[in-house]
Amino acid sequence: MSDEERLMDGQSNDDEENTELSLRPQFLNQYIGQDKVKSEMKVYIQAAKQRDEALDHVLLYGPPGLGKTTLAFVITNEMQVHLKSTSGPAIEKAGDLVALLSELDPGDVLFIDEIHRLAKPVEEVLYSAMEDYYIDIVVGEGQTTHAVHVPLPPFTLIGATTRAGQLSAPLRDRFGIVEHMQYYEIADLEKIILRSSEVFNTQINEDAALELARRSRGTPRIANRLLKRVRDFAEVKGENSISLTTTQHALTQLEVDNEGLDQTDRKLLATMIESYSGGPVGIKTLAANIGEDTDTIESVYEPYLLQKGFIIRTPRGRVATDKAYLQLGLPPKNSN
Ligand SMILES: Nc1ncnc2c1ncn2[C@@H]1O[C@H](COP(=O)(O)OP(=O)(O)OP(=O)(O)O)[C@@H](O)[C@H]1O
Ligand SMILES: [Mg+2]
Repeated sequence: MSDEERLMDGQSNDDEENTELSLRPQFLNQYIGQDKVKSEMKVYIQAAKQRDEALDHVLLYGPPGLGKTTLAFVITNEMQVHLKSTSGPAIEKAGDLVALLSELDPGDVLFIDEIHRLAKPVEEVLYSAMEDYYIDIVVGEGQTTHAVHVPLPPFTLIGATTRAGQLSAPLRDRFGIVEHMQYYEIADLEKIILRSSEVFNTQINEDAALELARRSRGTPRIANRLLKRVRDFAEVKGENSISLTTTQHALTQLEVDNEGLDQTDRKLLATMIESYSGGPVGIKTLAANIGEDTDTIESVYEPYLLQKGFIIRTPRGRVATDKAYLQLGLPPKNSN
């Protein structure tokens, strides 16, 4: 995968982890956008605090880079508890889960990122832990095998996933609170960009911030990433404050178009149009054609193209809309 592709895929890279710490809002009132999620969480948090109970388990799902991890930390701060963080693939066996859970104080949060990737035996142990705060595990081998009943402190599981559809029904049903993270409004992205530029100690003109917001694919992580690249261009030019012209120039260099589509988005649309006359075409066929895996297309690329109306889903596959033809500078064929 080239750098340009990675620039827009919303997934984080190691390089970003450090700056993300300072960019991350700490409390709900600093968390920009996602108004529905925020106002619901505010109520649940306040109610749990008033009852002096652990917050119900929370499932956060949506495309990468929309602030799921950030929100898990914000919820923890608002509840005034501690957070222990892990990920689905990191928990190899039931014993690992027991170790994690037994370190928690009452009310603490266990955050499991990529929760759709939990091993089945681990997931099954999680059921009783979530529902009744205990775990039964089998220890020893052969003759000495015996079951141990481990009571747990009341805790909150926060699970995050880009693939809610891959969660089993029994696991999904054990989350009392399920929140779907949405792509951000341009105005919210603009606020995020202005806030981040303060953190970076950089000035950006208002029209430049708006342009960046428009082209950030509705995703804060991408907004922050593009801001850093645009800042490089501005610094090399010797600008005190990032200008609109520099922003446009930088984004053109980075092959991010006026709708925030990147090379992969455009390749996907072009393949649908040029090789399958606009569709319908199946997701697997598309994936094979552009050399991406089906999962990435479904969780990273497609949601944005659907939301922006470049493609639609039909029972027979994906279809490119007139808007897609126009975006690629082609005469529209459909009448949809
Ligand atoms: N509401 C927000 N306000 C300000 N900044 C935000 C907001 N949401 C996310 N960010 C910023 O966007 C970046 C990505 O957020 P985060 O890591 O929480 O996304 P994520 O949904 O967990 O992504 P992934 O699915 O890849 O784990 C962070 O740098 C964070 O500071
Ligand atoms: Mg995350």
